[in-house]
Amino acid sequence: MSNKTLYQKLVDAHTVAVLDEENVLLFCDLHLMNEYTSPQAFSGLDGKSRGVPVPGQNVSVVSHIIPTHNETPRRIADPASLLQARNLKKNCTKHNIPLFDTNDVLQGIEHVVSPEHGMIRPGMVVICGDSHTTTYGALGVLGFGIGTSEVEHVLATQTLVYRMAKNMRITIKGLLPKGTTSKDMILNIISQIGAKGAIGYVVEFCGSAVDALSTEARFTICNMAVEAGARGALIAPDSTAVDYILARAPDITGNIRDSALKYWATLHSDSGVLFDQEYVFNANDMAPFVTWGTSPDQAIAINSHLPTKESFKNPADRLSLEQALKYTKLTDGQALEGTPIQHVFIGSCTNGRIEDLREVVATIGDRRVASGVRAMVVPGSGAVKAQAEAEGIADKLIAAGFEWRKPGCSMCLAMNDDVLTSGTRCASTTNRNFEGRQGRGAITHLMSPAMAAAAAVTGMITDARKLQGANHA
Ligand SMILES: CC(C)[C@H](C(=O)O)[C@@H](O)C(=O)O
Ligand code: SF4
Repeated sequence: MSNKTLYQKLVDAHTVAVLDEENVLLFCDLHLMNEYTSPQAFSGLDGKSRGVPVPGQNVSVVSHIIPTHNETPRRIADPASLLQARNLKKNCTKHNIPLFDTNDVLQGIEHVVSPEHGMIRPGMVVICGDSHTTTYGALGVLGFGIGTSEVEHVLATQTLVYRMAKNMRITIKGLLPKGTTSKDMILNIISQIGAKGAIGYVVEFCGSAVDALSTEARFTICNMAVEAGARGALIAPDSTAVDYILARAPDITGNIRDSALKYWATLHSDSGVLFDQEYVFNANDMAPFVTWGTSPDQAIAINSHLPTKESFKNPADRLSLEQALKYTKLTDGQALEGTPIQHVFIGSCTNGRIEDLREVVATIGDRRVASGVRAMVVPGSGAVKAQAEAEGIADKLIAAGFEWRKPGCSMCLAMNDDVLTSGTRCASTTNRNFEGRQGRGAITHLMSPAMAAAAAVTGMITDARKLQGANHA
């Protein structure tokens, strides 16, 4: 038997038929859907009078368009968004597909809801009409986003025509220094390999710095791998991942547990296997990272300076620097630290989990949101919200002047009413900083929850480690 990467093992285990040299027909264990990318797929099915043969292997979550204000019940005011939510409900009811609906207490962002209920297990193929499906790689799962026409194909057959990707391995040696998180790690990596650096690849992350991370911190890394263009992200499941699953999947007991553990132990790249591309980083050198531009790879360590025009030899690179800085209203060569912000957004499928919120509270200590700053916390799911309330996190945030809101994608992409006005500068725990992402003309700085918390209480981009050090003193 030849040596295989984890990626090859997962593809082989799900290949129903080899179609040609590049494509296979892949069986999908779980298909997630949202209100945004599913309507045409259901219409397509209806038009062909087709059904959904295995509805139980599909799950839907209202994620993107949902309002996050604190009214109960939640009402979607925008007619187009309301129609999307209603259509999702109608289609799921018709086809017996489980749905986390608008007023379900467990509703949230699809990528936060599904793992927390034990639906995502090592060795699975999980797909969704959403690019951040790569998140599940943190549990040794091949997760990736698909287009609407593919959503229809999966609904009808539970399979997908899949073009094989290449294998990349990113090893992160050492250990993250105190006050530096997995968000900083992935921003650092993307800044080095580029926003196109992983196009065509499934990236396996490994090394001592990854081993030391919690599952939630690993989700953040795999979530953002797509911002480097990756078609998937993987971390071989270890005891951290197994403990995470077993705590959330009460059905895995007895013989099933034994055989699951045995199978999961095979889910790693074989020693000596060759990757098409390899990178090695050292976490010891990493620091909190913040984006300065309009692409996730335009990021620097908080204690360094923006690149200068002269540092780019290539005219195209120089032009993209100039264009980004024109939009973000910054100057080349300047420091980011001390830049005033008017808004803070803490949430999203990248950093809207309970550990993220704990980090926010630990960073702010007894401080209050700075005057003139609006700071919103939008938990990733109803379960995260309930837990944060039970732990007293919500009360602390509210007392400090943060808005404590209901779950959803919210200002990560501003598809609901959480939209920034032009010129507003936002410290955000999300994953994309494209022009207009959080509102036309709004400026996004991607960073970790601790860094966003530090920005909230100081009113400017601040090295969170300075605050954390003071809290511990
Ligand atoms: C709306 C959806 C298709 C989109 C995605 O695919 O990622 C969104 O979730 C995003 O983060 O931009
Ligand atoms: S939280 Fe943001 S990145 Fe995640 S699914 Fe929603 S819009 Fe996409």
